[in-house]
Amino acid sequence: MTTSIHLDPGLDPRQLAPVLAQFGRLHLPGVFDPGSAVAIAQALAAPQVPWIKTWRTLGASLDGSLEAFDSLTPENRAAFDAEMKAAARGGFCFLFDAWRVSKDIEAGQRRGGALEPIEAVYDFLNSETFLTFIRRITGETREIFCDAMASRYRPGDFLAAHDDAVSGQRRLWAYVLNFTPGWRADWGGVLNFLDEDGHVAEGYSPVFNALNLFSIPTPHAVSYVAPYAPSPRLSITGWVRAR
Ligand SMILES: O=C(O)CCC(=O)C(=O)O
Ligand SMILES: [Fe+2]
Repeated sequence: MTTSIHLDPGLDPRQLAPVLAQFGRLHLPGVFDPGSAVAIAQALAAPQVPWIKTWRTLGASLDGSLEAFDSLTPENRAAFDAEMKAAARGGFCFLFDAWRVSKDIEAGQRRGGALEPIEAVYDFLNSETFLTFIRRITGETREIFCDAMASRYRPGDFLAAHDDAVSGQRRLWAYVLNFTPGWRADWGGVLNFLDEDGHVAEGYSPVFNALNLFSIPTPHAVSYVAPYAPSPRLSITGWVRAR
């Protein structure tokens, strides 16, 4: 079965474009039809998702086996946590689970089955329907495409302040699609936008079936997920890029 994804037909690019132009960001709840959103959420929660752990402490960004990370000895985990604690006080650090969907698909690997709805999101994000929607709300005229990564933030996961600009990547806009039912902002995992004075200018809670879109560069961070968050924060995220 293939998942057919549709944007909410009530979304009007003519209303959204001026908001995006004014603020450089947009939060759109109810972006997909409810049936697709539920199918995507179920896929993200499925045990088949090939999550890896991705992190950055003092040095380069690193990927590793999730099983290995989750079964570190208490001594090795304590050493990792101590390194993160020292690094995250001032540096750009992060810790979360990832599946680099577009990397796999572009390399010819489609997994299908329980994961098909997630791969269908990648296809939808690169369909004329979605790219035209993006062009209409952003005014972008260049040829664009979207990459995609599934992300999962569990208690203790976070993404420190950064602005998404990476030379050579031609990232124009960042997008985040959230698929955790019933998330509460006080569990953490909030996408915070930071102003020049270091304040949180605005925070987007990962509302189920919402699209967050913002221009690059924009300083932002995902707040630390609290130990008492009862479920993981599940998203599909990436960048609208110029070819
Ligand atoms: O998950 C989010 O809300 C934002 C993720 C993000 O900023 C990133 O992956 O660069
Ligand atoms: Fe980011």
